[in-house]
Amino acid sequence: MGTPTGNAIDIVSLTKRYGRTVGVEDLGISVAEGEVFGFLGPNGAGKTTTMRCLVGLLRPTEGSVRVLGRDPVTEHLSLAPYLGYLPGELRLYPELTGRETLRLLATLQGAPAPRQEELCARLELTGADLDRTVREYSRGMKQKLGLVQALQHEPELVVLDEPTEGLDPLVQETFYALLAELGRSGRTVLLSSHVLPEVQRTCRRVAIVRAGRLVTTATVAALREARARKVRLTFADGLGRRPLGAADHWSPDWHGDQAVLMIPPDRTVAALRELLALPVRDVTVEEAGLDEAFLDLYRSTAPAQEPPR
Ligand SMILES: Nc1ncnc2c1ncn2[C@@H]1O[C@H](COP(=O)(O)OP(=O)(O)OP(=O)(O)O)[C@@H](O)[C@H]1O
Repeated sequence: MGTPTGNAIDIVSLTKRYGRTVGVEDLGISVAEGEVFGFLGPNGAGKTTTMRCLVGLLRPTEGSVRVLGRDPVTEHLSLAPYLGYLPGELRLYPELTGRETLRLLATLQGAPAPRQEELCARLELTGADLDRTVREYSRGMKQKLGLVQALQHEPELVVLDEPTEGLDPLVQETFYALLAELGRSGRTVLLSSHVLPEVQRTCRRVAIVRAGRLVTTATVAALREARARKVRLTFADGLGRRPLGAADHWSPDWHGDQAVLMIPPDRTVAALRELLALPVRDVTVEEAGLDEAFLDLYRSTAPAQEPPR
């Protein structure tokens, strides 16, 4: 379904308030068709609120949301066949069997469910499981059912709110494979998560929100590159802690003859030039991990600038 902007999602100045509580404020995010896009932020940041606006379950207080070129609230029915949604808290009818649940949700999606059987098999929901009532399901089984319904009708856009919650590691691997296939087949995916390696592995670009506001939108690679370098120097003269000249500005952490410094990327080369004039026996330079990058963004109080791409 080609859209005029080429974007599957266009969120412009979105504000959603719940009475006096702010869910999100002045949020702007665009996701291109065919992107697998990560949505990150601490608890209460506004991820679920945004996703519920995208699937038409919440009406924006201000601003606009377009999904596959349509308004998800007023064009909900015509959008349903093209949209897959896994809510963070899946509410199912406990008295229905798994099979009846999938059938009901396919009816609401207004589309055939050509992938239902294959997805159940891959996520290890057996025929016997599908004949049991949802009341008897474990948390992981409910989550698998949620994933099957979100993907069973081959939607153009899939919105997944913390999709791996409750899944065991083997099923998580199957989920990652499914996600990679969706990306290769040109589908668009918006995925919220607290699991940073999950995002690093599956998404090229991410948006980070905090307290209802956008902190940054960036590629995973740029977030990493913008982070400090971890420089580890080993001296061999048994002197231990010593002055490091200008590099003392980076507050070295000393362990015997070893100093560890976190240096911003644009200062690393100059700092190394000076440091390597000292009697250094060994040096290693590492990129700070993505998890360190995210923790930093989570913690900092001022909204960060978009790092260079
Ligand atoms: N139905 C509601 N009524 C009132 N306030 C709400 C409601 N839903 C969410 N909020 C508030 O909106 C803010 C954003 O919540 P939201 O659930 O969107 O965050 P989130 O990023 O999905 O968090 P989490 O990672 O914990 O799931 C929070 O302050 C929350 O308390």
